[in-house]
This record gives sequence, structure tokens and C-alpha cells, in this order.
Amino acid sequence: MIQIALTIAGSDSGGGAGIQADLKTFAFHRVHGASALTCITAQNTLGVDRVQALSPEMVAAQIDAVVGDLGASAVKTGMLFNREIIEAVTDSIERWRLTELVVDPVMVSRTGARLLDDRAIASLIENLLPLASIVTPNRYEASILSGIEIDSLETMREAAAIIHQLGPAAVLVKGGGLPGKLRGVDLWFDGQEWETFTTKTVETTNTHGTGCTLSAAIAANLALGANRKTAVKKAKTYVTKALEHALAIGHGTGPVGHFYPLLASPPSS
Ligand SMILES: Nc1ncnc2c1ncn2[C@@H]1O[C@H](COP(=O)(O)OP(=O)(O)OP(=O)(O)O)[C@@H](O)[C@H]1O
Ligand SMILES: Cc1ncc(CO)c(N)n1
Repeated sequence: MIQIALTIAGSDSGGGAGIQADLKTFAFHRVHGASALTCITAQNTLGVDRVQALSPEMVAAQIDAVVGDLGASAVKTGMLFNREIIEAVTDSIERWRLTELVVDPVMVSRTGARLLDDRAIASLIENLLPLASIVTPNRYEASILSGIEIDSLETMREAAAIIHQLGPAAVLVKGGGLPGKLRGVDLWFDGQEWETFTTKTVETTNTHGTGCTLSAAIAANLALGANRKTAVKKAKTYVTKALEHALAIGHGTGPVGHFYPLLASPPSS
């Protein structure tokens, strides 16, 4: 039986991050991907030019349509953009009792564009984080959520402990934005166990969408029945492979190669 995963996130017109990255990641994992769009970004490898949010009612209606008919074995949230959308999403998740929830607390793009307004951060912390099975902040997001400047494994640890107190079952602080060897190191804390997930650092500047891809791959593995830690471990292996086959397209930061095994052998006509 095919499993179903739902992503609640924004559209990246350039196809590297957001909903587009999530659906490719779900498909790679042979999970049926459903989506609830929160906003549309006019975006490419150089940055975000414009954002238009959908109404919170429209976001909730998409979640209702998907979950009411198909169900969802796992859910991930990405770019939620404003407080009203976060409240609608939180409400829907509670109403439908969606329990395997990966929250990627997307706040800024790699190129510095704001993807979450300031009023929304308090709502994310108060309403959404307590519902999360796993929250996956990058260095910058972990700093905002914890109030700690992050520049080492020790400070990642301090931040993870503080973020765990905000209510998610587990925290994964990602090292992608850190210098040197820490770039491939993510730190896990679930209130009891600490674990460092380490892969080699991939030398590429084409890293657009790594965070979206990781959280979608975690959700896909959860939908397939993996336990939370195993889902993270498998997702990290996938992101590393996709980074190794990142696409040098566009004039800025290219996307990861979601379908890397297929890139080696184009379809025959
Ligand atoms: N150069 C790299 N080599 C190996 N792993 C990396 C590299 N860059 C990022 N990663 C991994 O990719 C995943 C995503 O982390 P990252 O910190 O880049 O997320 P992010 O900033 O939310 O991404 P984005 O906002 O671009 O989608 C993590 O597992 C991280 O360790
Ligand atoms: C739509 C969207 N979601 C998430 C990110 C973060 O990478 C992005 N750049 N765009």
C-alpha cells in the first residue's frame, strides 16, 4: 500500500526549494505527495523577488481536502509566511489529530529574503512547535528560537536544549550554515538522547533547498514507518547524495539533484 505524505509550504518558482523540492523528495521515496500551498514566491537561484500569501482559509481548505479524503501518514511544514497562516495550520493539525509532524521553521532564504514575518515567530513558538515530532532549525533559525549565538557544536547543543523546552518531541539543529567541518553535522536532542548525525562536507555552492529536502525526506521516511531517529539518519544520507549531484543551473545557488540516480541515465526515447 502506498503511503501518503503532506507538505504545507510555499511554492518556489525556480523549482529548487519549497513545495517543488518536497514533492520531488516524496516521489523519490515512493511516497504519494499531497500539498497545501501557503504562498507563492517569484524566486530563482539568485533570490526571492516577490511573495504572495494565500488566505488562511484557503490553506485550511487544502489541508481539509487532502486529509479528509486521502489521509496523511506524515506531514511537514515549510514556509508559513505569516501569523494567520500559522494559526490556520495549527488549528487544522489539531483538528485532524496529525501526529507525525516535521516542522521546518523556515524564516529566511539562503539569499537573505524574509520568509516569515516578525509577528509570526511568536505564534510559531507558541502554537506550532509544541505539536512537532521533530523541528529542524538551521543555524540562524536555532539562534532566533533559542536566543543563543551558534558557532560551534557546544552552542548547537545549548540551543537544542532550549528549543526542546518549547515543546517539540525532538530537535535537530542543522549545521549547513556553519563553517568548515560542521557544515555536514546535525545535532539531535529528544529530551533524553543526544546524537550527532555527521556526513562528509560536500564542496558545492549549489545548496538551494537542502533544508526543505531534508525535512521532506524525514517526513517521507516517517510515512514509510521508520522511527524518528532512523528517519533523520536516512534523510541525511539522501540529502548528502542529492548535494553531491547538485545542479549547476541558473546564475546563483543551484538546487540539489533530487533524482540523482536518474541523472546518470537520461530516459531513452
Ligand atoms: N555542504 C554541505 N555538505 C554536507 N551537508 C550539508 C552541506 N550543506 C548543508 N548540508 C546538510 O543539509 C541539510 C540542510 O541543512 P542547512 O543548514 O543547509 O538547512 P537550511 O539552511 O534550512 O537550508 P535551505 O534554507 O537552503 O533550504 C543538513 O542535514 C545539513 O547538514
Ligand atoms: C518557498 C520556499 N520555501 C523555503 C525556502 C528555504 O530554502 C525557500 N527559499 N523558498
